[in-house]
Amino acid sequence: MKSLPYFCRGEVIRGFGRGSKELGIPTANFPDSVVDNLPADIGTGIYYGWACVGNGDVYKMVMSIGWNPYYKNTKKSMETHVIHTFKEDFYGEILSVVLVGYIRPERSYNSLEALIAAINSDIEEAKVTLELPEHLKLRDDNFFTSAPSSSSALPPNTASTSQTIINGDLSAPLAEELNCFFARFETSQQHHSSAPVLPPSPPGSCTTPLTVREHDVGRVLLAVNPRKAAGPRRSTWQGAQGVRSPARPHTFARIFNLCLAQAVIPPFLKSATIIPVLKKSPITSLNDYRPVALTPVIMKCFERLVLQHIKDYLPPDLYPYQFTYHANRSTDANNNIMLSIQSSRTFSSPNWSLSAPAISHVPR
Ligand SMILES: Cc1cc2nc3c(=O)[nH]c(=O)nc-3n(C[C@H](O)[C@H](O)[C@H](O)COP(=O)(O)O)c2cc1C
Ligand SMILES: Nc1ncnc2c1ncn2[C@@H]1O[C@H](COP(=O)(O)OP(=O)(O)O)[C@@H](O)[C@H]1O
Repeated sequence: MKSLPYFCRGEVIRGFGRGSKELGIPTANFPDSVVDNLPADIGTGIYYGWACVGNGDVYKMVMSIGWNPYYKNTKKSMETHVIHTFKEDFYGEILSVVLVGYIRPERSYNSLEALIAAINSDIEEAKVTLELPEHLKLRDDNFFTSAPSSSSALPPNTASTSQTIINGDLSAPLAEELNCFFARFETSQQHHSSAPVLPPSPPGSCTTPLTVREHDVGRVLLAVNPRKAAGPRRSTWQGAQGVRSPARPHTFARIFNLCLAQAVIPPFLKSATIIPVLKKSPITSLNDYRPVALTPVIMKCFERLVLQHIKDYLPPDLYPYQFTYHANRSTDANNNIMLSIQSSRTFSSPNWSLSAPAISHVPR
């Protein structure tokens, strides 16, 4: 979708009143003029992004664009659920949004409960995905700081369109400018990409772009021992444990593939909880503790998937004393080898190969 991220704003109008009452998920509706202005490549479906009411704070949001097949609407709508609890309704206010990414197509569900579950899963996906650094940048975009607070601040003929005003200059359509700015690399991506240029891979190395499959993500999620200490983001992990819900592996596969495609790991996946584990007692100083970093379980699952990929590409004749990526190599085995090498050197052998018998028991 070359028009993403897509910036637009308009007055919040009334819909059918089902969002709050039937679904428990209020959705602010845009007027036709905003809906009709959507670029052709932003099709119907569910999107995530950022939203701001008037000139308030910017929050994560999910948006449904289309005909709500469950309700068989006859008119296309753009409905935004802002992921925040507001004290009161904001009909008549200006809602500014940036659509950042696409989640899924609209579907007609068999029950209201299934529709609600799908929307809640979209919300969870948006919450996590929007933490990616390049998405966080859009939250801080000038577009939001220049938001008019009410429809009366917009000229009469643009009150409900994606037009906007910068410093009173009505001819400056900031939203459009931003849309063009972010779409500027779309036509010739390979020559003008903003991504860093990587050196060519050495001959014989793996050049297949790494992606993870939903099925494998599901398998790894299921394999995690829930009794093992979890690092930060325990709640994300507990959410992921509902893997019986088919949306979970799908959601995490999407997030992992996004990270791999962009070579970015969002900071929230890299944070760790440091636990001091006693090395020896009695405790005389802090040095008697070993700091153990517990990374988020979701990150461990991701690492496991990438590790499997790396292993698939290792040559069969990998140097036997290389420990990383070798099965059955523990820290103890590593220490034994180091000690063996050290002792054979102490007995003044300049030849490292002499230490080989001492380490021949290391499993391959
Ligand atoms: C994230 C999200 C996902 C949605 N997915 C669907 C969907 O798959 N099928 C559907 O019929 N409606 C979907 N909707 C639209 C809701 O049915 C709609 O917001 C609800 O009918 C409230 O409409 P109202 O604001 O006009 O009262 C979705 C809405 C949101 C916010
Ligand atoms: N978090 C929120 N996201 C979207 N709208 C909200 C939110 N909290 C309150 N609202 C209010 O609820 C309205 C949407 O409620 P809803 O029941 O879907 O009615 P409607 O069909 O009129 O849009 C919005 O127009 C807004 O004024």
